[in-house]
Amino acid sequence: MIVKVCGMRDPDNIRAVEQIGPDWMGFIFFPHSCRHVSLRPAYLPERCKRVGVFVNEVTPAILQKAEEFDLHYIQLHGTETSEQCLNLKRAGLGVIKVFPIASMSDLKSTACYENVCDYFLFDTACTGYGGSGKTFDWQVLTAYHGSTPFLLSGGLKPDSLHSLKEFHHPAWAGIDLNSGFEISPGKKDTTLLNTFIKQIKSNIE
Ligand SMILES: O=C(O)c1ccccc1NCC(=O)[C@H](O)[C@H](O)COP(=O)(O)O
Repeated sequence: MIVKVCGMRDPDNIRAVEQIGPDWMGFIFFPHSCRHVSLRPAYLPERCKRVGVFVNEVTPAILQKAEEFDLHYIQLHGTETSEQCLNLKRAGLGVIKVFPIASMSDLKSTACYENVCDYFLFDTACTGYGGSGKTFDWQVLTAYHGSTPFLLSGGLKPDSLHSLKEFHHPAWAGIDLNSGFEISPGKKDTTLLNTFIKQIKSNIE
């Protein structure tokens, strides 16, 4: 089970969260997010894969951030095309395409991104682009029959453990944690994360 902690920017908090052992850490490069990171923090995680989160950004700007932050994966939250995903893959980056989900019909658009993305991320449909703190009906994902593995996202919080243990899908690869574990935007509660990640790692493969 891949555990991603998203929306990090404070160097001490990055270091403390890294010690807990998430697999991936996300940095948000969308200027309108309250978790936006503009400058490279004084410390970047070495033991987690570094994920850059973008919304409708042009490829050269993404590649520049990828170099500056030494990113492993690019997570795309906007209306990015499959061609852009392919270009990023050809540049040697892993690609995660995000799909906002409200109903089964929202899964139809995944088809043209098969084979050009390493992962999909299914997030709650909201008026913004992410970090809504709201969950969606995971039952909708029974209609996903693609072969690209996905991360489950949107409104996960400490008491989501029970629901996650009940959730099953052959392509389910991980979870994405964000506002449900925050002290303030961009800063995570390490006590809550520590307990939750330990429980997840010992209960779900
Ligand atoms: O978190 C943001 O502010 C954000 C803004 C714009 C695009 C993406 C954003 N977050 C990226 C994520 O992957 C979040 O973890 C995901 O949307 C779930 O967030 P939450 O509902 O707070 O758990």
